[in-house]
Amino acid sequence: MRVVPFRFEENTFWLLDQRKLPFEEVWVPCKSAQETALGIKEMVVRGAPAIGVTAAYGMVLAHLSGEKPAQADALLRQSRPTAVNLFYALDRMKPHWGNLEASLQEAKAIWTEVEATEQAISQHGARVLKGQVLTHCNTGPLATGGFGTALGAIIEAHRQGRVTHVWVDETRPYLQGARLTAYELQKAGVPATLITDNMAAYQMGQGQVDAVILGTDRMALNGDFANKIGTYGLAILAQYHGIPFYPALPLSSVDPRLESGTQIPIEERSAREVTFIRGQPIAPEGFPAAHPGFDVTPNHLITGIVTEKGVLYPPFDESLRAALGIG
Ligand SMILES: CSC[C@H]1O[C@H](OP(=O)(O)O)[C@H](O)[C@@H]1O
Repeated sequence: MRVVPFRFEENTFWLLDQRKLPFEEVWVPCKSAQETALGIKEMVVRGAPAIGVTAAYGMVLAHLSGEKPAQADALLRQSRPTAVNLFYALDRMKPHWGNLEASLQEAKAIWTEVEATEQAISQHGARVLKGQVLTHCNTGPLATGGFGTALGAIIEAHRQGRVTHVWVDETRPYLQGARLTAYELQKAGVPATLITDNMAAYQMGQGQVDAVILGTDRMALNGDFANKIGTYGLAILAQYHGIPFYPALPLSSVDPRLESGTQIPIEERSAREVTFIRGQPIAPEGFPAAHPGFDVTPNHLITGIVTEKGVLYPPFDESLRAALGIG
């Protein structure tokens, strides 16, 4: 059964509070762009495509709540910096400022496209997966509002009998893997085992990993990409062990303004998300903690890029441009 992270009802955009999953299913109402921006910033909803859909409906709510579109747009753009889907969605909403009905139709289109592209991503991705697969963070329906990207491919590959087992990185510090990917794979009936992030190398060394597939928050035109912190290390481990390594993404997650990943903004989140787990301290009070939310993986560590137009192979600056239809 597919989990849906949000719904639009009675002029309210309801967010399934992902901070409380898998232990409680709590819905948070958003009635304005301001409330929506806060929901994104505080990761009530998270995941690159899901953030884009949510921002689009935030602009619909701006029209319903009487907020000025320009101010609503600015608030939403400031909510989180790395996932390009948020900016892609807001750019698509801009021509409809002042027109509620057109804004609603565009937001619905953005959500519908997420579902359509992810069916294709899942099919293309399933073809390159087999045996035991390792994944990082959460890239299922909770992260997208559709079928998922990397996790969509994993679930489809299991349905086809290709994937037999999944290693789920817990993904410190926010634990998207332990809390959300485990929750989604359990609902999907896919055999999986939770590991701490520092166990990935061991499992690879034991020959227990046949492929790595994970998500993308922003990709440059040469294939360098930003994803959840820990991705870069997994890419190096996969290359060392000769294991295929695949980022999965809709082409709307490619930033055509960027020639390489050096310019991708990396979100810094609060140290408290590192020094506390579910409100309990795990370090001396006030001890400093770093919390870059993402890292950038260079294109030479990628085996293939799983998109709705197929799996792209090097040279990525050519195959990505061809897939995007740009020179
Ligand atoms: C389907 S891409 C999901 C992508 O977003 C996650 O980040 P966050 O949970 O902080 O929004 C992570 O990077 C995933 O790969």
